[in-house]
Amino acid sequence: MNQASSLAPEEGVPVSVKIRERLNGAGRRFFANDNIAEFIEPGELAALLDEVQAKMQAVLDSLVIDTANDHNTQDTARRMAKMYIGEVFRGRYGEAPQVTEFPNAARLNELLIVGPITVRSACSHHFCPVIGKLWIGVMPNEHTNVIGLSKYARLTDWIMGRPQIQEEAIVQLADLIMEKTRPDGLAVVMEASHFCMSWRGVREMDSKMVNSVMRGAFLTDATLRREFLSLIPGRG
Ligand SMILES: Nc1nc2c(ncn2[C@@H]2O[C@H](COP(=O)(O)OP(=O)(O)OP(=O)(O)O)[C@@H](O)[C@H]2O)c(=O)[nH]1
Repeated sequence: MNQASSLAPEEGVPVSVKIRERLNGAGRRFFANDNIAEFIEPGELAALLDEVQAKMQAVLDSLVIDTANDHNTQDTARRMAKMYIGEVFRGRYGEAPQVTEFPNAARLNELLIVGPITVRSACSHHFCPVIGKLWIGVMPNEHTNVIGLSKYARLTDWIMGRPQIQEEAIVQLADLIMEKTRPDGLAVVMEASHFCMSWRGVREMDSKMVNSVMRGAFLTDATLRREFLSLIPGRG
């Protein structure tokens, strides 16, 4: 029996194809800013890393870079694969952070603000860095789950660790915090520099994008909204 005929049918199929088949089978979206962790089986991330490395090497070859002899770029394909899968786009491939929720025993119903939380992301269009900060305001009610302060930063990191556009990133984050804590109101303000606008393209160095999402009480109560915005220290 030759080697090819001894392989199981799925062997030799790129792992990205297997993962995509599962996603399609489940009717799940897999846009750049979607998390796909639940469709990746144990051990497959290592295979995905090898697959991406090979494709990155092909890109470097097409860029006519002599990676065989250039000591600086010899391992660049591997580094890029590790950076995308294990670091900067970890929010696509990794599980959501564990968030311990506590009952609101003291029936807290006062405004809480956390920030600035560092934003590290990349734009979906050019994969250029998006670096900034954000502030989160929560108006709890007696049924709101209390979560540890650090969890706001962990949830932010998970959402931002994907190719994003700022408008969608902030909505994804707001949806996630609403789902975890069920507050009366939620406000998120984000301010970020987009390197696709400074390093390349229009090469505008100082402009930033600021956007906000207001939910519940922050939408209906102008006084609360003003209080939140006035309490964000040193924005800009
Ligand atoms: N709305 C929005 N636009 C973004 C964001 N990040 C980057 N962009 C912009 O998205 C656009 C990218 O699409 P194109 O216009 O097709 O790209 P391009 O031809 O390389 O454009 P230039 O950047 O103008 O050279 C650029 O204008 C970026 O500045 C974001 O978070 N939100």
